Amino acid sequence: MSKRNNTNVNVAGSKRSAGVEWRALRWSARHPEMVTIPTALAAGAVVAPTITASVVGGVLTGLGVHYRAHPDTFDVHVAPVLRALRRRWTQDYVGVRWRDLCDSVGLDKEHRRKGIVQYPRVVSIRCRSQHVDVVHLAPVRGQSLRTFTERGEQIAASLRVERVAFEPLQRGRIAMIVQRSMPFTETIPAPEMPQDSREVDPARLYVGEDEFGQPVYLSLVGKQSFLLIGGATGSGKNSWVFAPLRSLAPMIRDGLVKLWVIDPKKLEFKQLVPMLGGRYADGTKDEDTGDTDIPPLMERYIADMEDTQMRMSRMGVREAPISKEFPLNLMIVDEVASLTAFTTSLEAGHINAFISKVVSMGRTTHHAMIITSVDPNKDVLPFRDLIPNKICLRVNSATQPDMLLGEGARENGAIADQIPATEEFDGVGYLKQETKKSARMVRAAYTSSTDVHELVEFVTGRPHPDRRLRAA
Ligand SMILES: Nc1ncnc2c1ncn2[C@@H]1O[C@H](COP(=O)(O)OP(=O)(O)OP(=O)(O)O)[C@@H](O)[C@H]1O
Repeated sequence: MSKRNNTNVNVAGSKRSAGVEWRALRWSARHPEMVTIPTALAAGAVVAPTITASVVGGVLTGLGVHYRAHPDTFDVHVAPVLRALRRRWTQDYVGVRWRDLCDSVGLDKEHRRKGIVQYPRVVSIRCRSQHVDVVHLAPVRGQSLRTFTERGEQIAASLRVERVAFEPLQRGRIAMIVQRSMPFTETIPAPEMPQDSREVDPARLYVGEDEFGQPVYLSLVGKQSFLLIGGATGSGKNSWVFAPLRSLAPMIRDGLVKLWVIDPKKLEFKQLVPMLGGRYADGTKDEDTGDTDIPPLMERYIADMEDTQMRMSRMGVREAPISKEFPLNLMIVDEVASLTAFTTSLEAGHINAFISKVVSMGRTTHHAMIITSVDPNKDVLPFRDLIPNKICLRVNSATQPDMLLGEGARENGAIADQIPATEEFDGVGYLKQETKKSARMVRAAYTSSTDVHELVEFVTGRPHPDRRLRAA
């Protein structure tokens, strides 16, 4: 029996499917641009060829000028639309090619009664960058999310892409996220340290690159003063913490930025101790009370914040520029989930209350925070929704990108659970900034131990003790 092709037709009722004219009408209603633009061009070419040629020429020239003159806005606003049109109508997702792909991986479904073959329908495509396509699909009746996830590897092989992931949408639809290629092929060197504090803008600290090859900047002032970094062990969380510190180096040296560090793992952040002026706690126990040094450091930080508030209110100011009198107090809380193990006098609730208090009150007094966590669950990070900027590095489950970056992040391409646990992907993740609509794929500049020692030496003006030890 010869089979007729159809894409996701209604299966109820008659043995016949809708007539070709109705199918054409339905297709036109779904893709009005594919009807109106060619029709207008054809009609224009017949009725007023000169005007039509001028309009087409004007549009192409305009695009060319935009492409050359404003690469940043072109790449973000125009290129994704053109790329999506190209992929939709000339490449992988166009009629016969899409059906061939579905046939080859078993996504076709035969409708016995009508004698037709049905395929999942491509509803829309977004191509934010050249590396990722987000394809919304309407599955054939009877196909579930599992039907697609089970064929992920085959689909990726057929499309010749790195990987494919799926995410359920409303009304039974499915988002197919296609990672075509990896934007980051090399390690990004550690940020240069500016020599002078006047060269540093704490609202624009260089930390790495994004999937468009553009520099990524983070702010640690005002509403943007808080950053949450989530990722599995070894995913590269530390480089996201060290990068802004190098960008802030002269301000730290000049007393305009004070660092506070809670380091329960007692590893990488210990290297910063010579430049912290005692604002460091790693869970060391007090011999008399048995309490660790972490709660007292939190209390000192809160006291500093409240003291700043008092001074500002006495001066009658609601805002004060960063200065030696009103420095930026940046607290780093490494691996927040493990802190409960170190607090005999403070329960987990107190740690969360501490962080929530700083996040809600710290912005006017320049009390900022960078928090890292391997576990993005709400019971570990109940304050996560209060934090404006979040980074999700490699994680272990498909539910975690949304937990960290907000609902809908994964269906928009943030497939952090699919980032391979290999060296080429260390420090790679998705950044969601409050000021941006969706998460971008990013990679941190890599700050090695040598770069950290260089930072400490720059700030203190003395050789780093670890280097002296190694030299001895
Ligand atoms: N931005 C980066 N670019 C290249 N490689 C990196 C980057 N960041 C980290 N790495 C590599 O990944 C390794 C693990 O990084 P890191 O210690 O920051 O991970 P982590 O997530 O903090 O792990 P843990 O939770 O165990 O502390 C580093 O030793 C380094 O080799």
